[in-house]
Amino acid sequence: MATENGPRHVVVMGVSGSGKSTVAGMLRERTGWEFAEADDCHPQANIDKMAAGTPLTDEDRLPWLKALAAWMAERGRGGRSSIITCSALKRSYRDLLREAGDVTFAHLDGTEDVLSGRMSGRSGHFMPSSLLRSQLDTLEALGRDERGLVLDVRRSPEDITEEILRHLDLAPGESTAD
Ligand SMILES: Nc1ncnc2c1ncn2[C@@H]1O[C@H](COP(=O)(O)OP(=O)(O)OP(=O)(O)O)[C@@H](O)[C@H]1O
Ligand SMILES: O=C(O)[C@H](O)[C@@H](O)[C@H](O)[C@H](O)CO
Repeated sequence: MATENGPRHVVVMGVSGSGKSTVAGMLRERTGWEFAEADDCHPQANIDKMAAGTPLTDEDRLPWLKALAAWMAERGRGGRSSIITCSALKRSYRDLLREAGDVTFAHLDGTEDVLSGRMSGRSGHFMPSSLLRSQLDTLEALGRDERGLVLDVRRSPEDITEEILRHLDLAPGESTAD
C-alpha cells in the first residue's frame, strides 16, 4: 500500500514469459503513467548472451538495474509516476530499484508448466524457453516487508491489472496521469 502522496512507481516483475509486458501495457493505458520496458534497456551484450542460452550474472544485471532505478528516480523528481517491466528476480536487485522512491512490486507468479507453454507459444522473442529454469531458480519471492503483491498468472491480464490498480488505491476507470 502506498504511503506517500507523491509520485509512485510500479515494477511489474517476474520471470520470462510471466506476462509483464502484457500487464504493464494495460496498467499504462489505465493510469497514463510513463512506461519503460526493461528488455529495451539491456545492453546488446546481455541480449546476445540470453539469446545464446546463457543466463545473465549479477554483474551483467547491475548496470541495467541501476539505469532502471535512475530512470524511475528521474521521473519522480519531475513529479511523475511510472511503470516499468523488470524481472527483478532477486531481493538485492529490488533493493536497487527501491532506491528510486516509492516503489511497488507486482509479481506475476506462475509454474514452469504454464510459463514454458506461454514462452513456446510466442514467436520473434530473443529469450529461449531453455532459460526459464534458471530464471525460476534465481527468483527470490517478495519478502513480507517488501511493498508489493503477488498475482497468479493463470488469471486474465485484465483481472491482474484490476487487482494491481486496487492495491494502488486507484479506482477502476480513474485516469490518474500526473
Ligand atoms: N494472464 C495471461 N493469461 C494468458 N496469456 C498471457 C497472460 N499474460 C501474458 N500472456 C501471454 O503470454 C506470453 C508472454 O507474455 P509477455 O510477453 O507479456 O511476458 P513477459 O513477462 O513480458 O515476457 P519476457 O520477460 O520474456 O519479455 C504472450 O504470448 C502473452 O500474450
Ligand atoms: O534478468 C534477466 O535475466 C532478464 O531481464 C530476463 O528476465 C529477460 O530479459 C526477460 O525476462 C525477457 O525474456
